[in-house]
Amino acid sequence: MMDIWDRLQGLQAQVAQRRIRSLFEDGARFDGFSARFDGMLLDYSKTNIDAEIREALIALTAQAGLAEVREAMFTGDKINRTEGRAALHTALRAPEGAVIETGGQDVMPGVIETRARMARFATALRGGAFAGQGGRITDVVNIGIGGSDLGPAMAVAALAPYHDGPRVHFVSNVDGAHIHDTLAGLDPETTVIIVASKTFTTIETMTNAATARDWMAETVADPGAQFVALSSSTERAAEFGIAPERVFGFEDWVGGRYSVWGPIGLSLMIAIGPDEFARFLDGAAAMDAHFRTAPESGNLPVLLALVGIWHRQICGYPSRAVLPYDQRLALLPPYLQQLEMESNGKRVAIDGADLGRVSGPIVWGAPGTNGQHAFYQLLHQGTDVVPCEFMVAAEGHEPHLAHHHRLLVANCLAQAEALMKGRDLDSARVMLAARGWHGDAAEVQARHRVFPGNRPSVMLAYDRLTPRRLGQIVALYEHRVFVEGVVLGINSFDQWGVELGKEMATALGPVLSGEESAEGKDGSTAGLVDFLRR
Ligand SMILES: O=P(O)(O)OC[C@H]1O[C@](O)(CO)[C@@H](O)[C@@H]1O
Repeated sequence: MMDIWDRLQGLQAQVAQRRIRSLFEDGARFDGFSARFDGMLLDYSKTNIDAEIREALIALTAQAGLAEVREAMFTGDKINRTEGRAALHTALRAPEGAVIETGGQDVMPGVIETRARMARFATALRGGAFAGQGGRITDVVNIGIGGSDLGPAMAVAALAPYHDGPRVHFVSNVDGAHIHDTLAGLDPETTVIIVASKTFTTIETMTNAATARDWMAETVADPGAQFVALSSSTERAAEFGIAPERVFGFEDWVGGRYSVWGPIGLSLMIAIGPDEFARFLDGAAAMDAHFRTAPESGNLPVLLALVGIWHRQICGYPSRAVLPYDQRLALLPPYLQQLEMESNGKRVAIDGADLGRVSGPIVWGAPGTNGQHAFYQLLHQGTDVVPCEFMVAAEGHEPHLAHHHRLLVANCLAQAEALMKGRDLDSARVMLAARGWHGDAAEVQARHRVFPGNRPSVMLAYDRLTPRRLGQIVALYEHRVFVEGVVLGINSFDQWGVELGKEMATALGPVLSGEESAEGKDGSTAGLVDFLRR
């Protein structure tokens, strides 16, 4: 029997010249190639995937044993084999009463207890019962990086209409400019610093945390009393001087980029309150249940993953653009960059063998309509095809600005339509002739106005960006990455590729300070050290 990958490659060759637009001659195309869940709709009809291709893609998931690996993940098997850990972020949003075991132990009592402690602390801080040495807390600064920053920062920005707590700020970069500029406007006596680090060893976070402590110590008698730690290493948090009642721990089965649902989400909980945070978790839990039980053909994470596999591994498109027409999702593209590229940017399969095909795509993007006035030129007329993932809400949170929202939605739909339909040379000629252009000059001008079209996109539409919907969207993407990883045979839960640069940075510190010579460094690095030191 023919290998499914080969079959898909053959199908791709057959349809390579087909216009996506022609698929709509079938009036049922939209209904047949879109799927709904709760208040969400995933439309993938503007891709070149047809029923035969979809069936072959679904066969890939069966071949990879998706159903079994999915159950293994949800039930606490140590599927992160290179680190010997489970991947149980789904437990962090599981409802009370659930029983989820790993290593023979039910993790849920601990999860529920920590959730309740977080809620008590957030309520006290928001209500003033927990105060700073200068009174009620006005500002909270989350110091973390990667998964200890991107998730909460993205969610806090996304849910701005639900904020009714103190102002929340995020510091991630070791560049002193970041902490300097953030602390500049704050009052140490009414500020809480959250040190968010799974390992509590990350050099950027530890450096920023020490700087924040020094800043606070200049005016506050007991700076430690206004520090909170979120970490898997409660011992290291204690060594830093943070009292146990303000340390919120989590287990090593929560990967950094999957951690917003637990203690790492404390800044979000402080911003929107425990009730709305619970809705955020409920949304994700609903997506978990959908992912676990819905048949492949209507399963949003599976479908989104299969579209991704089709475009990256079969069609060979190197990147994927995430284009939320939702300003409050401005931080979703960087969040997804970590989620997808740290998870599936790998060259070996789970057993250490060469992957044998290309790894996950480069993920990038920015909100529309801004991107339209910047990089969409390349999306429409560049020589690379970039599959686009649009997102848009039916309504915003500003009913008095409904005309803005209509324009936003119109632009989103129009871009997807334009990418698919394009404009041929004849249409460009006719358009120019109507504007009075004729002859050779018109011909040259016409060529510049041709849009090849046939550029695929998917659209994720939803009713409104509520905490519940955001939870669903983020969980949808988490599971999409998981499915892509399973189909590719990748361990999506480790990140060894971040190690080498960290080691070299540590070794370069003393070279830059002059304590050690640059001997042994390559000529370029040595030359740069010399230039930067002068
Ligand atoms: O939460 P920590 O342990 O400070 O790690 C921060 C980030 O650093 C990484 O380990 C990559 O360097 C990420 O996976 C992680 O989210």
